[in-house]
Amino acid sequence: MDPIQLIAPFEDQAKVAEQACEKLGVKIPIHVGSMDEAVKHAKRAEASGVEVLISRGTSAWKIAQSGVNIPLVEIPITGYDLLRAFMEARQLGQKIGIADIPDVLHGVEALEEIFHYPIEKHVIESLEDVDLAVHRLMERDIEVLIGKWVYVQKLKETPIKTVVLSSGIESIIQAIKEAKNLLEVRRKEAARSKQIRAILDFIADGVISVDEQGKVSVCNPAAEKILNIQSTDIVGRKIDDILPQSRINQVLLSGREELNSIQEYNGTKMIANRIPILYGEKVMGVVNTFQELKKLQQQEQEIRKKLSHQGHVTKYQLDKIVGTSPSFLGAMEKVSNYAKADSTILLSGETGVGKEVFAHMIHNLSHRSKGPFVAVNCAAIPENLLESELFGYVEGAFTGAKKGGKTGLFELAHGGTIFLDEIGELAASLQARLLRVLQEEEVMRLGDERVIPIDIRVVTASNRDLEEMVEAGGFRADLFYRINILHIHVPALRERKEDIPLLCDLFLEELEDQIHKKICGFKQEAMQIMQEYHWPGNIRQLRNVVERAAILSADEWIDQETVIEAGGRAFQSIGLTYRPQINETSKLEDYEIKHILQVLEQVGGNQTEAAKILGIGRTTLWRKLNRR
Ligand SMILES: Nc1ncnc2c1ncn2[C@@H]1O[C@H](COP(=O)(O)OP(=O)(O)OP(=O)(O)O)[C@@H](O)[C@H]1O
Repeated sequence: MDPIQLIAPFEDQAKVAEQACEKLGVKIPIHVGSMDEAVKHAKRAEASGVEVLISRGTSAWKIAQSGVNIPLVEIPITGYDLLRAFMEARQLGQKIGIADIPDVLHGVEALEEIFHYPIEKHVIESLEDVDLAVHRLMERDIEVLIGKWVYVQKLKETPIKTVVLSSGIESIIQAIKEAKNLLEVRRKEAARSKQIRAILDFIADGVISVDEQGKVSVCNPAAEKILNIQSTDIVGRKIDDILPQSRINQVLLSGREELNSIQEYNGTKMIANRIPILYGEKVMGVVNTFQELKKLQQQEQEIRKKLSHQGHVTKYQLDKIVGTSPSFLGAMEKVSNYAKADSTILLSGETGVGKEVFAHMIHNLSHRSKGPFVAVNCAAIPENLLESELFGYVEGAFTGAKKGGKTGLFELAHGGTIFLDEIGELAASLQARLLRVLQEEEVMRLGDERVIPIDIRVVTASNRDLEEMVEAGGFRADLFYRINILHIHVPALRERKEDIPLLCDLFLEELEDQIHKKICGFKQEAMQIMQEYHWPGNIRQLRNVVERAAILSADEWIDQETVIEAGGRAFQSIGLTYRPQINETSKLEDYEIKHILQVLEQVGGNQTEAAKILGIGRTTLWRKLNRR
């Protein structure tokens, strides 16, 4: 289908139009028809999808009034056209009259001035005036009438001569060019509005916009769904009659945007933005976008979940946590009981006993195990940094704040567990903020006014006596009660020495790949020293000693000497006081060992000296000591 068509009121005009097309090198279908005939052509063109029509004069008027909804370019009457008609009319008679629309008659005035030649004029305001106009001009005894083709037809039976005011080729060329521009602009506009429509149709946000009178101009499918309304029911109606609580009218009046405001509709909470459309100072309308709060929270949760897979996950496997001592098993029982609940848990115990390991276990055994696990050591991060790490911030919150802001660790833990280690080290100001987070279950980023609801389980740990700190005024009592709803004491290693062999085996196994060496275990005497030691650094210290001993050991079985060397000075005194159990049934061997020990005592534990006195080598001395 040709997108542009031309309707000429009479044959001659159609011929000129053909010449114009030829000159421009374009192909435009040309129909001939005046007035009602022209309207028929226009309607047919509309039905077949024509995008721009070109017509002229009264036919163009008729088409415009007929309700045909295609843009129409009118072929103008130019000064040349008027001049041509005037010159022709002068050949035909003296008294010339013209009837046309005001614009054309302005041109006639210019002609009169240039040629000092009066012309009878009659203004035509509407099509109904045509008969009257012709009649009036006849009353003025004109000899020649210049007029549109339809007027001229009316004088066919009279002695008055006529000249048809037609458009010349240049006017038609001008109209064709204009039609082509219009087509291009309209196509671009159609593509743009299709794009905008697609955005509006597929965007998850509800969008309602109003014009400067507060009448709804757009209501997208998401808005229909969220508000349970039909756009056809509301477009064109005043927003205040439909959503009086929306504050759109207020923004229309003030011209000031309102962002992230919470609004309720039919019991559903929504986050809304209302943005005025400004043209200079004038408010031309308002765009209101909104989202259901619940959906927004779900999306945030999804994002947080994704982030949680980028590092905030538990690192301990449950089978790598060992212990069979009653005190360890007692604490473990509490872990499995408490994990199911959602209450805060305080883990107490000396440094290195495995509090963090317990926190991981609590998370893994809870219904939050698929969510993130975020561990924060409150003592390791300076106070001012800790605040922004925990709560996050918005762009520009302080000098040096990252562009785009930063998500806080509380937010990152949403749907999971946050482990606050060394909670006793938390500064007073942060203790207050933490208490608020626990009570309100929401956080506010630094520099922001927006409250972000969070769903987290808080597990804290401390190796300091928090109760004592509360009494001394170093820790808030209300916070202490809030974090101490459930309490698990992780026993010190010296209280569960029977777990040491198990732990040593586990660590040796873990170390194998790291040190590229196969170590089978500890000789009995070596293990006895390990169990005799009081382990102030607990499991962390034990792990370090095992690692050192494994590296130092020349044998597959770690002996007592190596353990003493690995343990350092504290272990040497144990080595000295160590007495192998003497088996009552053994005889010569028992005496031998007794004698060796006596000599060792005399020389203050110096094994080389003792070996010299006994007349044996150092290795033999150790073999005898390590013999069962
Ligand atoms: N039951 C266990 N089985 C195996 N390894 C353990 C166990 N408990 C603790 N560990 C190991 O001991 C080391 C110290 O544990 P963790 O860091 O949890 O101690 P902590 O009590 O949190 O210490 P701190 O108070 O200094 O933060 C870790 O390497 C951990 O893997």
